[in-house]
Amino acid sequence: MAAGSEQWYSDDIAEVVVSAEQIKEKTAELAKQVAADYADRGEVLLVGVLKGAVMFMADFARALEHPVELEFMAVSSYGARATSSGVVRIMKDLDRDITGKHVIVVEDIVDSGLTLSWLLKYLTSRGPASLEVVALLRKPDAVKVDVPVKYIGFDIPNEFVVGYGLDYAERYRELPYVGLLRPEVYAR
Ligand SMILES: O=P(O)(O)OC[C@H]1O[C@H](OP(=O)(O)OP(=O)(O)O)[C@H](O)[C@@H]1O
Ligand code: HPA
Ligand SMILES: [Mg+2]
Repeated sequence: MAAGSEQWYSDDIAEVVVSAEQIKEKTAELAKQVAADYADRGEVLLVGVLKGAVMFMADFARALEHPVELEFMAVSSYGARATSSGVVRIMKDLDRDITGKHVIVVEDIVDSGLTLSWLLKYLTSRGPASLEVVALLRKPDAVKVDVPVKYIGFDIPNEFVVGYGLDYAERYRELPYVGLLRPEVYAR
């Protein structure tokens, strides 16, 4: 029987796109790759993009066998809608200077790429020593702006997904997997 959030939401999810087990395995794999690449670079500053990246940030930081500092930014381009408005608003800025730091942006998903494209320009202007991105999910067929993402977990179909940090109107973030939302749910 389904437990916890899965029980609440089971009628709203059409199918599981990436399972909790797959997320765990991939997170360990990405962490290993990043730790190897940054082995000679000292401390890394992870910048998590709230709110969507919160689950991935927590799991990725713990899987990474390398010292990190954690920072968060909150930007919003989706609001309560299922498509990007294209307008990125800063809801919460960095708390401190990132000049000379090795920065890795942690994102849950690259969809149109608009959020990340804007964010990378913004962070570059702050003078980090290096800047890369790790994203758990990417929708290759939805990309409107090409953004250089060095570390990618899964390429997924161009459909609206929820879970593991991803929401629809602030719901479903706590699901342990990434699932396809039934289109009827948008109509409610
Ligand atoms: O590539 P894009 O089309 O720009 O979409 C990706 C962004 O959209 C979502 O954030 P959202 O604006 O929904 O805020 P949230 O993380 O608080 O849900 C997601 O978490 C990414 O940050
Ligand atoms: O497919 C998605 N689901 C939830 N939030 C999102 N933000 C961009 N794409 C998505
Ligand atoms: Mg959202």
